[in-house]
Amino acid sequence: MADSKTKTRVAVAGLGAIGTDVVKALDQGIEGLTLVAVSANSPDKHRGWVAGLKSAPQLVPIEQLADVADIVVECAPSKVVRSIVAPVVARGKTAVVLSVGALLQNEDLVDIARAHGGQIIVPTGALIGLDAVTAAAIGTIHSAKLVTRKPVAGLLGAPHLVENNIRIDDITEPLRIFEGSARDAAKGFPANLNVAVALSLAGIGPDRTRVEIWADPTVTRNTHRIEVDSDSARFSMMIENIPSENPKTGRITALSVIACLRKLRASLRIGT
Ligand SMILES: NC(=O)C1=CN([C@@H]2O[C@H](COP(=O)(O)OP(=O)(O)OC[C@H]3O[C@@H](n4cnc5c(N)ncnc54)[C@H](O)[C@@H]3O)[C@@H](O)[C@H]2O)C=CC1
Ligand SMILES: O=C([O-])CC(=O)C(=O)O
Repeated sequence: MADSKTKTRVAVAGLGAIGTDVVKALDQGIEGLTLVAVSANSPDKHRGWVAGLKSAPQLVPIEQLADVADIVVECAPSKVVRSIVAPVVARGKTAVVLSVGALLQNEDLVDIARAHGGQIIVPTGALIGLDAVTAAAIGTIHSAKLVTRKPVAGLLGAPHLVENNIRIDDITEPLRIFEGSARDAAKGFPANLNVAVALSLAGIGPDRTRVEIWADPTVTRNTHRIEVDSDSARFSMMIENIPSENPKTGRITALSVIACLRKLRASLRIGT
């Protein structure tokens, strides 16, 4: 096991549904990693909880995370992604990005990472099968589609619903509320369709990846089905996520980040 001098320093930005679980896992110990800092929107609210962690991370503003960590895990709202990720990749470090939709409005972050030897990692998150999609994309993917069904509570307040005056509060049957490209899905549902953007970045891009979104009062889980047709394989997969304390976010998302962090320095690494 590496000693503290050779451990990779990790920071977590955002202490909500995902960030809190990721911090707990890092605090309990992940091979080769050490938790050095966290950021919260209301630091005073979290000071006591952070002080109780055995790794004793610093509580600092997002702009300072790149100074103290080698890897910064973004678990914050999409509007602050740029402030978190840009300083990290500009210093040749690694950013793990959860608010994947924001990458479409900030495509130059990838250029900044490339220019400085940094890296942006997008975990599979709430989705399934990105290992197969990235493998198929080495060949030719003919089509990729995502069909998302969410309970009403997981969709309320989405800009697409507000702008188009679509009411879903009292629906009694499944209602298709969006059909279009992953790019447009990310604009209309920024807190819901990170998975669409992740699928598109793994495969054939945000304009060719098709998305359907259903508000479904008959489901209790955030359900995502992907359908891919390529010159190496045809596959369809579905995941039914149990919502976390944030109804927009599946519980498995934080676990996916923890699995991703474990893989960074693990002696045995499974999957692409
Ligand atoms: N890639 C994927 O598969 C998934 C991505 N997500 C995305 O991940 C992100 C985090 O999701 P959740 O943890 O569920 O959200 P959340 O709303 O539970 O937590 C976000 C936290 O960030 C904090 N925050 C806001 N501004 C901040 C600032 N300037 N500095 C530090 N902290 C700040 C908030 O106070 C809140 O505690 C969201 O953008 C969400 O859309 C969510 C689920 C799946
Ligand atoms: O299903 C989830 O947990 C969240 C989701 O759709 C997303 O953020 O893309």
